[in-house]
Amino acid sequence: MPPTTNGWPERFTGGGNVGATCDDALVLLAEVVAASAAVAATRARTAKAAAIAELLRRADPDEVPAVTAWLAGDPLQSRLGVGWRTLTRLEHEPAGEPALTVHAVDAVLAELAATSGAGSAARRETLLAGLFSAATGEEQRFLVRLLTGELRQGALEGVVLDAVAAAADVPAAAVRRAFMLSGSLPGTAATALTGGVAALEAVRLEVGRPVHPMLASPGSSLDDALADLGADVTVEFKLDGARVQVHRDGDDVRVWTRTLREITEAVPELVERVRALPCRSAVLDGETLALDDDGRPRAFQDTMSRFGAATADESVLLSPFFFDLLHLDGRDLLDEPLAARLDALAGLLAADEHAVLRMPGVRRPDPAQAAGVLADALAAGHEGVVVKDLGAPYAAGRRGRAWQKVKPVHTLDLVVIGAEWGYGRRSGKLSNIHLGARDPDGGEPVMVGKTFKGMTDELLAWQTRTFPDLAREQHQWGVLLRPELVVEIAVDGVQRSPRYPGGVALRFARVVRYRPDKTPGQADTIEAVRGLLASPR
Ligand SMILES: Nc1ncnc2c1ncn2[C@@H]1O[C@H](COP(=O)(O)OP(=O)(O)OP(=O)(O)O)[C@@H](O)[C@H]1O
Repeated sequence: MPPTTNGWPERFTGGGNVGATCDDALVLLAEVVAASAAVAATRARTAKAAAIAELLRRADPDEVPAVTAWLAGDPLQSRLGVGWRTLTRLEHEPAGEPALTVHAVDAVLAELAATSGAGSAARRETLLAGLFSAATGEEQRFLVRLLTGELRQGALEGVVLDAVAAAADVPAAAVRRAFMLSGSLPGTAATALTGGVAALEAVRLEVGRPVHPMLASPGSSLDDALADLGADVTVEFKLDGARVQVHRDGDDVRVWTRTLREITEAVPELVERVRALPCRSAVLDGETLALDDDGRPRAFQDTMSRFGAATADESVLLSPFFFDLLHLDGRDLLDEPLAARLDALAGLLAADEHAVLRMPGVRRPDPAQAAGVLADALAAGHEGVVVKDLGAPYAAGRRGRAWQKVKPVHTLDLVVIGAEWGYGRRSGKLSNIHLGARDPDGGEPVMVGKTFKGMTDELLAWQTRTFPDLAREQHQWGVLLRPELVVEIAVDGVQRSPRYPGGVALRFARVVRYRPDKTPGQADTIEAVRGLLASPR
């Protein structure tokens, strides 16, 4: 294919060889940029969704996956092999007129992702140069934010799903369900817009394709949770490890995290244990953590160290504790009540000679027994309990009342949005961190407080090393950060505050730990923070 004068093959732009007849039909990158700006310009969720829906109605089915992925903040390709520094340092004269099509940009991103081996750095540079010289200034800025992950706000997923429902004229619940079961936003969007409700309803759990895990909402106390859910509950230990979803199909066993990142290679001991179970196929949900010799949980960092590694670090062994079974030997259990799923799980694990572990818990306890489970969990070094409605189906991806977590300390998972240079003992260290709660409507995190409490010297050193790479603004006082890191904060409660934009401020916030297993889209919302106004401790 002949390169154009700027070294950019013609098929990558909306003009040239595309031909006049279908030219009009191609969605331009500029239209996605405009929709993204419209989404950012309003706080109203319905207006955000309407802006996206309008664009989706114009898009062809094969453009829908890229358009929806980008508006939710992600390229379609999981790894592009282009670093943040490279992208933010690109300087190319912007194009005068918007001509890049969605197809063209996606083709370049696909090529970037596929480029490896000798000469790949130079090839990537050429591809990026071509892409950025063909982009207008606004498009360049959008591309940098898309490729550096700065556009990614988990809450946008929900807005895009609403938009898909509106554009396809199908119920939002049908879109959401298909998304939770397929784990793929672009795939769900394409299904909705091409096949409608029937195609969405045909989406099923598939062994080998992870589903979004069901989540728990905070219960204010054990008594409240029991009063809310009644007697038909199970009270289980809440272990402080990492969520795992394990799929087995014959001898093939694969493992995913709660963000649906595959970690099969890093956790061979979990793979072995599930492969030894007496079944052909299964989808198990559970928590895994590292225990020390007397069975007490090791530090959370030890468990997480196994999740960051590309290959296994055999010095820290993980134990699985399964608490749900979504599929067994050809039978989907998702829509069965929890009681039936637990029976099936007990049957599967009881027959296992290798003692794969089950989450400790008591079904239908009286209040004293329930309090005993909580006391036992805490005495064994765990976080608390989860109270679960035995009649509830598995609501993939939902944080509902059917599972309620009860912990003696309030903790919030918040986004780190800035950090200040410390003074005194902390001088020269990025110390006081700015904490943001997630805006459920997809906006920027809402600042709710600051803290430097609970930080070890090691953590301060780590922040000082890591934050400059995440900085979006450098100031004399410190840095403003791209919203990428999630930190778990213990609080005594929250109070009303006119100083903070959300009207609430944390009381006695202290760092428990960073949460590399969570994305900003999974941080607690400003509503969850406001919810603590009612329950000061
Ligand atoms: N018995 C259990 N049943 C369900 N989840 C459990 C259980 N024990 C531990 N967990 C963990 O608790 C999480 C449920 O709490 P939640 O949905 O709020 O996630 P989380 O924000 O990671 O929790 P937290 O921040 O309180 O640790 C699950 O994702 C799982 O990782």
